[in-house]
Amino acid sequence: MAAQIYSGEKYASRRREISANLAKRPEFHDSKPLPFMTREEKILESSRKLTLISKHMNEIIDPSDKRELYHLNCEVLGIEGNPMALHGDMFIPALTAQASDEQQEKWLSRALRREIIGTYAQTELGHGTNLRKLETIATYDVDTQEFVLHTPQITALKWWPGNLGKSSNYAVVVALMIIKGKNYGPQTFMVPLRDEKTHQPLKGITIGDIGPKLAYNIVDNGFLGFDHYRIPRTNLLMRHTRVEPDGTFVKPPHAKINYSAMVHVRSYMITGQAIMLAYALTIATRYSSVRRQGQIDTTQPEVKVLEYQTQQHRLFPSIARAYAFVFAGAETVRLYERVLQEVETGNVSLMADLHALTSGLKSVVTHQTAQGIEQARMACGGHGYSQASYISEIFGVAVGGCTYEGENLVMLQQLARYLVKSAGLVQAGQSSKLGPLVAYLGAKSDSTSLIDRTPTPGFAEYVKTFQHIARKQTLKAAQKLFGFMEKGDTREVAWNKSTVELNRASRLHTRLYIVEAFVRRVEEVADPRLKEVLTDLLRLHVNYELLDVAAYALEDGFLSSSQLDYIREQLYFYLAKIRPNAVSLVDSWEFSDRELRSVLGRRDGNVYENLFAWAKASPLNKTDVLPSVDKYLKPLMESARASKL
Ligand SMILES: CCCCCCCCCCCCCCCCC/C=C/C(=O)SCCNC(=O)CCNC(=O)[C@H](O)C(C)(C)COP(=O)(O)OP(=O)(O)OC[C@H]1O[C@@H](n2cnc3c(N)ncnc32)[C@H](O)[C@@H]1OP(=O)(O)O
Ligand SMILES: Cc1cc2nc3c(=O)[nH]c(=O)nc-3n(C[C@H](O)[C@H](O)[C@H](O)COP(=O)(O)OP(=O)(O)OC[C@H]3O[C@@H](n4cnc5c(N)ncnc54)[C@H](O)[C@@H]3O)c2cc1C
Repeated sequence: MAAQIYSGEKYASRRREISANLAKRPEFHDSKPLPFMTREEKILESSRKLTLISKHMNEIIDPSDKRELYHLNCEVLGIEGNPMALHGDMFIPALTAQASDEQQEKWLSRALRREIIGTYAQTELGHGTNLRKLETIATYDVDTQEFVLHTPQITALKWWPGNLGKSSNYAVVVALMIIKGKNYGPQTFMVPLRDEKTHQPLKGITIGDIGPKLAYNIVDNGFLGFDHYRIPRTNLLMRHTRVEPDGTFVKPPHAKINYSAMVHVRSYMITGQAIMLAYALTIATRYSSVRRQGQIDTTQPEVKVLEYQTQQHRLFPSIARAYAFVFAGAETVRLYERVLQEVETGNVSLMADLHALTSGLKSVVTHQTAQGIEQARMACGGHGYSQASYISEIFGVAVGGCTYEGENLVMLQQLARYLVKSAGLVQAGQSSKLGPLVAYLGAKSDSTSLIDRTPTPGFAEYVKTFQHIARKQTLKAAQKLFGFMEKGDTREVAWNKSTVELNRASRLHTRLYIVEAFVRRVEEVADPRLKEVLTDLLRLHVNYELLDVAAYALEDGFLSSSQLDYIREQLYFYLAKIRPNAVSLVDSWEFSDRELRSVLGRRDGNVYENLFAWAKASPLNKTDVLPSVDKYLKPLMESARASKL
């Protein structure tokens, strides 16, 4: 099963080898539980381990393999980030996609050797979403052939870039490019920030950390201001866009090619989110198979809480989602890599499809992941609330994905633009022009679903029902938009009056895609034992998801209320059928205890012994009497006693 999850036996077994290698190297392990450390201690600890990784990486992994590096980082550094997180996640991808060969020779090679540390500085105090209104300006000075970076007011300060605050000495900075008074929109520049020897900020740079956050606190998200700071013309990233010495602007082959680092993260983060969801579910499912509370048969001992249908309903649909997301994530990464290669040859035709797909997936997957993690936490009762479970940290890190790389409700609208265009083609009788991801919009719906009438409920009927729902909502939302425009609203005003419905269409389209990706993967599985278990999980998935969106199919009679009952019964059937495999389904992700960092979710299942040992190790228990008691509580009680006398 691990080979299914990790798209092949080769990587699944490499993960095992890497974990086994690390198990023998205590210097790579957390020196104490992360929840017992201050932020400063965590950053120090993470930097220590990062240095070890840099020194010994070649002995443990093939550093050119992204997946091996990712696993090494998960084991050693963990999810709370590290001082070079953005270096790998965005700085290197931005240089790879946007720097010219000559620039790559100069900077990318140094970045890969870790001679310099970089980040991606785009968001500002006043603007994150609306990139066209960023306020940092890069004005071209023809005389000196330099760009002058400037922060004209406080809202123009860069704000949020990860590892900008304290760690990075370079950044890919996004600024509005002005040449001879003309605004050429957001462009990307390679900018030195700190002296390479002293790490002191360079003259003209104001820089620092933005303070603690909900989670992800090992990362020093930062602020950055420029005071008429000069960089050479050749620091504009020039793989696709160019500015000649005389200020002539050479347009890129696609207007949004500069957004590639964001598309990179959106493509990869689907897998990252699936893994975080699987972390939380591993912890909650293992714990639920140890925790006994209450009885189902009063003549029998207390049961494991995993026997309760409510607990199964709380956890198993999310287990199915984690599988669905990791399968969809693998497809997305393949598409991204293909588009990256095609862009190299000047073919930008798939950029819009990739952008639409990743915008929708990023939004739906992060939202459902956060919901699933929070349910996993609650499924652990009181112990889920303790940091010993580590689920609160997993939630805090994962939920950040709802905001970063484009706020979810905004990114759903990007997909909606694509869907509306497609709906326009359908309306104009040009369905043959629809791309493969939206071809179903042009198909004709059956009048009712046959979900309960096919002898062995196959997935085709479910897919058809999801298609019906997504098609109906897309055409309806587009119609609403067109209707407002026909009545005289501008497109922007009409759009704003239709966005709740448009975003619903985007979610339904994306959920259909996820179901289809799950079906595609299960169809490929050759081993009959695995196929059976994955088919059960897929059946649970389609029934749970369909029930969640059934209102759309009920309102036009596509589904009847008796079909709804059928779907519910199928759901309950598969909850019970999956129960014996539940622990194996989470164990198949093969997370080591070191990677999980959860006292509650350890493989040995010795929950109570482990919790007691953890509590005793808490910093507060180092002494029996805290200074706060000596200083305040004892005098308080003493004065209360004295006043009584
Ligand atoms: C297999 C490997 C195993 C390992 C895997 C595991 C890896 C896990 C890794 C996980 C990594 C996690 C990293 C965490 C780090 C977090 C760091 C966070 C960083 C950041 O947040 S960086 C800042 C991100 N900021 C944003 O995302 C801003 C959001 N805003 C925008 O993107 C844009 O402003 C916009 C898209 C909303 C609007 O842009 P704009 O105004 O310019 O455009 P319009 O709305 O007018 O649209 C015009 C047309 O352009 C198209 N468009 C827009 N963007 C793109 C694009 N990127 N590509 C193609 N086309 C694009 C629109 O669709 C419009 O087209 P139309 O035809 O006119 O409709
Ligand atoms: C953990 C974390 C790490 C980050 N790392 C980086 C980084 O490394 N580099 C970097 O540059 N940035 C980074 N960011 C910033 C991040 O990319 C932005 O916060 C994000 O893009 C959202 O933009 P915003 O904060 O301006 O939100 P806003 O756009 O101000 O959103 C506020 C609200 O307004 C709504 N809204 C905004 N515009 C519209 C619209 N057009 N239509 C409808 N509703 C709208 C949103 O839906 C939301 O409800 C990070 C953020 C986080 C949380």
